Amino acid sequence: MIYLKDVSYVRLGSPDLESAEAFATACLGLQIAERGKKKLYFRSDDRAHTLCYSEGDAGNQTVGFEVEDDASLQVAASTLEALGHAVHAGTAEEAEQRKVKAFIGFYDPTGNHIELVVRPERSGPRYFASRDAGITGFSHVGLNSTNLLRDERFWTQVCNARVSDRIGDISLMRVNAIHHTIALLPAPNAGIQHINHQVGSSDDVLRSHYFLNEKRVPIVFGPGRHPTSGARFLYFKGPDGMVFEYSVGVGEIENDETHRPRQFGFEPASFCMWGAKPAG
Ligand SMILES: O=C/C=C/C(C(=O)O)=C(/O)C(=O)O
Ligand SMILES: [Fe+2]
Repeated sequence: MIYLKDVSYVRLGSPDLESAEAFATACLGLQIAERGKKKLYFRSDDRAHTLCYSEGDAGNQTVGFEVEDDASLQVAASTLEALGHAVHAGTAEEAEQRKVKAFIGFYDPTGNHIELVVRPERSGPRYFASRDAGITGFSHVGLNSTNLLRDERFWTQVCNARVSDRIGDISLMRVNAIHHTIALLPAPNAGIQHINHQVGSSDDVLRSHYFLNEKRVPIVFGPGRHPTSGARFLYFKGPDGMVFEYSVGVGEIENDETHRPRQFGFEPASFCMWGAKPAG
């Protein structure tokens, strides 16, 4: 079993780092942590970085998850290899680029590039962004899935994810007390479907709605409220078509042992209880 503790970071390729930096700082509200060689590191909480843009193809997308220690990483590597996944053992230089002690990389059954990391760095000074979006931290990712049932099995049976809720066969899965850290959404190919940052209050969600509209950032869904986690949300489009979400109030699962996934119908009201509809 692979024991995921939390999501750690997202790495995105972008052919235009200048636009990516402008969006991440002036629109999304992240703090630039470091400018590397053709790399930009951003903070959203007390971690040294939670998002890294590198110059390159926008199809290069990676999600990093934290595991407990080196022993857990070894178990993860052998578990994946036994199942036929090619596993890349990160070099010291690659680990340094990710600000982690060690990591491995592999592809999930859909083909999403995943990294498992040990000891991601924290940062002493607190996160302080130039735009006050009210971000309290990087919280979850939506992952494309070409086969929801197969991929739910991978994340819950090979890894320790537990299903909190389902909308049709879409699954919202937790790896700790937070309602979900991974959402699996149907898509024809691999990719990150959205990147979530939590904000402090509903005011922050609504304030950003006006702010982003003014900046001509395409709003793709919301403001609204998910009946699943209870979160108030806003989804909008960033560079290279990547969708970002702000949300507040994602609930926690009180009793991990006794919680049974709730089944919601695959219908608009299951995505937003206020009646918001996705754009387009
Ligand atoms: O697809 C439904 C989305 C649900 C939630 C939620 O319950 O908070 C998300 O954040 C999400 O997966 O985007
Ligand atoms: Fe989300």
